[in-house]
Amino acid sequence: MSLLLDAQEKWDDFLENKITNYEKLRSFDYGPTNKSSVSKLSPYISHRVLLEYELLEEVKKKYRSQKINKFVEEIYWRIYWQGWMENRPKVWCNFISENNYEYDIETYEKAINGNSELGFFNSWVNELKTYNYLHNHTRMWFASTWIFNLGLPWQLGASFFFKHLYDGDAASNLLSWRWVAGLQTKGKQYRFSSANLRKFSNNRFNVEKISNRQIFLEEKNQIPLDDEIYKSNMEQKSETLILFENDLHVSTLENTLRNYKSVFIILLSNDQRKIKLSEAVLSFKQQIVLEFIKQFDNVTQIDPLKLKETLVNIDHLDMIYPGVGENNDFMNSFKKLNNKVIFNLVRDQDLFAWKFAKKGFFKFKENIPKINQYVFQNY
Ligand SMILES: Cc1cc2nc3c(=O)[nH]c(=O)nc-3n(C[C@H](O)[C@H](O)[C@H](O)COP(=O)(O)OP(=O)(O)OC[C@H]3O[C@@H](n4cnc5c(N)ncnc54)[C@H](O)[C@@H]3O)c2cc1C
Repeated sequence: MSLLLDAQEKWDDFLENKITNYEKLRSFDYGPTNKSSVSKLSPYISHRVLLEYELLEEVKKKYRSQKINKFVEEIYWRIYWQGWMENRPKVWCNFISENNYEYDIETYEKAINGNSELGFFNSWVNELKTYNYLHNHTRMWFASTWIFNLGLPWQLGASFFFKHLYDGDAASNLLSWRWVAGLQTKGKQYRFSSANLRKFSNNRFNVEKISNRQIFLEEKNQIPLDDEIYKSNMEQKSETLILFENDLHVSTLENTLRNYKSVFIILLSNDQRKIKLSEAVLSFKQQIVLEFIKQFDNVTQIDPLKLKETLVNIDHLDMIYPGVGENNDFMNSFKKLNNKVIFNLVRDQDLFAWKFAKKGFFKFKENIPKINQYVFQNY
């Protein structure tokens, strides 16, 4: 099955048949084989096979009812997290460079192998490894159990998610873990009750009590605001373009890509990653990359190890900006080591929306009408 086709079919079906029940059902996780309460589009949205702004535009065209507002808001959560991370990239730098956590190794090993003393938690571990996906509510329960019951560092939990999720994404993953831990909204931790677990798992997990430890995490240092990204735009400055697997939206990149003499797409292997991904996640990424390449005649995949050799005579490059994360880190060190000038190409809609994501989501939400207006004008 083609993944690009699957993405489109899943979206069409969701838009036609499921979106109006989303608000009512979205908090329920009916189990790994029944995810009818949510869209399951995240593997595609996180690789921008489906583009947030296009989804919003299609929803707006089709529905006037208030019933779709919750879905629209969830798409905006993703945009908000991306923007928040772009405004404070130091959060990622700290995460990727820290490694001296104190924790009980046996508890950790048991947790990641699905052998902890908590049956419900073990079943989520197995579900994550088998399906490379978890429902949002289950991710919240998972992270809360990891931090407050098992007493493990949130950073290791986020890395475990990266390894196994098809939709693993620097901003949404890291910032959601921080949100559960009480770091994102200062002092506000996410803890859940057995009644909440019972109800929203549709009675699949019936435990008497959820025990938690008294754990209070604090930011070690102030996280500074950064506005470097706002110097970017989408203007072509070179004849060579680099892109990565996490921004593959064919129809909005089509015109841009055709103007370049050569376009290279890079998929990092585990050798170039600080956080190693599972085979399943790497194969998923490889498949969408191959399908994307087939749509163009000037795009080739390039082995990251051969980048230096391929670009030996090229000093100035454009890059579809892959966002804060491993891909960007890889290019930053390549650029420094090889003395290249790289121009980030960032979509106007992203730049417009991200600047409202400097504080909490509710401040951001007040600006959604403004962002909508901007996005829809430019479509
Ligand atoms: C601890 C934790 C880790 C997470 N890690 C990731 C991650 O690595 N990548 C990722 O894409 N999402 C992550 N999320 C957010 C959310 O859980 C997933 O986006 C969602 O479960 C994907 O399933 P879906 O497509 O069926 O979602 P739906 O409920 O159908 O939502 C539609 C789309 O809206 C966006 N969305 C929905 N909820 C959120 C949210 N809370 N935050 C950001 N975007 C949202 C996603 O793009 C999603 O595909 C995480 C949440 C938690 C609590």
